[in-house]
Amino acid sequence: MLYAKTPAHEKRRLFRERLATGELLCFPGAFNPLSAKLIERKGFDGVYISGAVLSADLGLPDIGLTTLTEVAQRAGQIARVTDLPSIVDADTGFGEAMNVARTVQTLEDAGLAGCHIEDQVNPKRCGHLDGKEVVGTSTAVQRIRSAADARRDDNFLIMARTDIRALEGLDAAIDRSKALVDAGADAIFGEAMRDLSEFEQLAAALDVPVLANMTEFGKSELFTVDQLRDVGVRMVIWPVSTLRMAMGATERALDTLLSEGNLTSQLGAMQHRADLYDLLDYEEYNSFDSSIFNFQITK
Ligand SMILES: C[C@](O)(C(=O)O)[C@H](CC(=O)O)C(=O)O
Ligand SMILES: [Mg+2]
Repeated sequence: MLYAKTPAHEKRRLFRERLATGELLCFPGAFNPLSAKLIERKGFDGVYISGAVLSADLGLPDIGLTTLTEVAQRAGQIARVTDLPSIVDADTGFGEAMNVARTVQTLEDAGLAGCHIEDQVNPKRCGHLDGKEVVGTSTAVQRIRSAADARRDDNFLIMARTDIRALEGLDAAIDRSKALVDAGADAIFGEAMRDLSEFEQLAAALDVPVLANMTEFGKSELFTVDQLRDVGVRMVIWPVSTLRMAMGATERALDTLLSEGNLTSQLGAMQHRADLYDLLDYEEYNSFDSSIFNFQITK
């Protein structure tokens, strides 16, 4: 009831333990706290909180307009309702080294299990669009070193994301990733890898877990969990998928409302009131209420 029972430091410890087993961990994106509860209910390993979704939710494109305060607040709202570890997209860290340090501490305080910080220039772009640029290795390394030094819980995962593949190719992505690991990155997010063999080569070149981004309509093919596991990927995200599905369904419902005048034909596509209440633990709130109201003071 209310919030998840597992404290943030414990979620981080358990997450690190799971990651160390070498299994592939699956993190669908949550577009709000409620969808994070559904991701947990379905048995996934963790919750991903996407910058693209956070911006879209505010009616904005994903071009670095959101602030640390907005991201930390929303990510905290999502993280606190689930016992799963939540990883948030911290874009470029909201500034350079000193800002990145503050970003990490703020996200730790918000209850996140980790974040990723990328090497794009400010203002950043979606990693699957053309026209993005990256900073030089020394700036990228400073961001990660600063992030790793700033955390107070060693289990808070600092993931370095490199966008260099689309600009300079796979070898550059491997070199950049090695430098980021040396700077303290616990995991690597190789953005916009072209095919499975690129994921395989990146994973083989590094001693830390590699993440695959299975975002739709981007530059990477949509590989299955089994395919990614076979090439040594250790974490996978579907960052925007639940929002895309929800928005697709919403659009269809609005069209039906216009054409049919009511939503009777759509009832089967809706989450039932009973399932919503179940996901929200409605029953527990009722018993809480009755235990308070029935409480008797005896003299
Ligand atoms: C992972 C990502 O950074 C995100 O914000 O979710 C985006 C996803 C997308 O725009 O599809 C990305 O840059 O890949
Ligand atoms: Mg992003």
